[in-house]
Amino acid sequence: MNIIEVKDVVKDYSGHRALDHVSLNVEEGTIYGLLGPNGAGKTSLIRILNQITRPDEGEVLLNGKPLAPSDVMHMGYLPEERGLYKKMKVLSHIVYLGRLKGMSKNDAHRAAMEWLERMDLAEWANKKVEALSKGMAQKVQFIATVVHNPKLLIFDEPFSGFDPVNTEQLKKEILRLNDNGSTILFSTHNMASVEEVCKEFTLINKSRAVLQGNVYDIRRRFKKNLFRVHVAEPVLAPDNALYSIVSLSPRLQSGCEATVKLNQGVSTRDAISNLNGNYTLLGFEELLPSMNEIFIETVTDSNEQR
Ligand SMILES: Nc1ncnc2c1ncn2[C@@H]1O[C@H](COP(=O)(O)OP(=O)(O)OP(=O)(O)O)[C@@H](O)[C@H]1O
Repeated sequence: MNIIEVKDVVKDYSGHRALDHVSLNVEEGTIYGLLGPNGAGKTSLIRILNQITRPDEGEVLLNGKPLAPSDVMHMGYLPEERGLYKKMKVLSHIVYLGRLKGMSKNDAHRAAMEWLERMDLAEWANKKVEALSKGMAQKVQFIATVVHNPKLLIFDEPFSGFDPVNTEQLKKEILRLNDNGSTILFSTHNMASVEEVCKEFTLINKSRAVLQGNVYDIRRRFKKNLFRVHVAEPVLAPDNALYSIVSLSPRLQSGCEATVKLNQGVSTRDAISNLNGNYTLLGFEELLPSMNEIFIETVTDSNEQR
């Protein structure tokens, strides 16, 4: 069942069409990525989902029904522009925002403390927000978004401003929230995170949805027939009837490792059996394109077509 259905949505801002007949479905229980270059329209869509603005055309359904004001109580929204009250203490701030989402004081306090501990911020609970570093403040805002344990979480650029260690921590928490039953939709420029955590995605370019579907299926659809081959022998024969060598791994301790492109019509089975006949084959692995490569290829193609 779809928790969100975006149907043919159009959003205009004084002469600029930010969303041009965009449709997408987010299945309940999934992690969904919203991708696109700067200015593509991601935040415009997220703001419609959060009822900060309305579509000019089309509609958005939540659990099969048109969005209603009370729905925001069951959502958690991390906006792109972060904002906390600097003079408030960290714990009081999270409790205050949890209470606004209908939590009792005790529940909000307990959940806030659990989260602060999990995010390594417990010792900051009674410090003022203004004393936090930028990354710590971002973590606090993340906690404030999830503290009421909403069924639907919408994050706009959740990884922006985080160092690699905190990015990993955040990814882990997003996966844990999803395991515990929350559906998650987030916009990001971090393509590695899309490969690691998203099941499905929509790529928006210049206000239109230009690519959408399952991450793994789309990576397979864009595959270029590239394989990594590792043999024990010091050299691999250059281009032949089976493959052409795309690149060789430099300074390998033992053997030879190369990225090869199989020739048209050559099956994986043929390639493996031929390599096995001529070499001590240590490794043979298909290389799927990264989401980064797919993003660049799709955006470039779509810009050329318009
Ligand atoms: N309130 C507004 N008034 C006028 N134009 C707007 C408004 N909000 C967004 N836009 C315009 O709509 C377009 C889409 O903006 P949006 O913020 O949705 O993009 P985005 O995909 O989230 O970009 P980024 O990755 O840079 O955050 C941009 O050209 C932006 O300038």
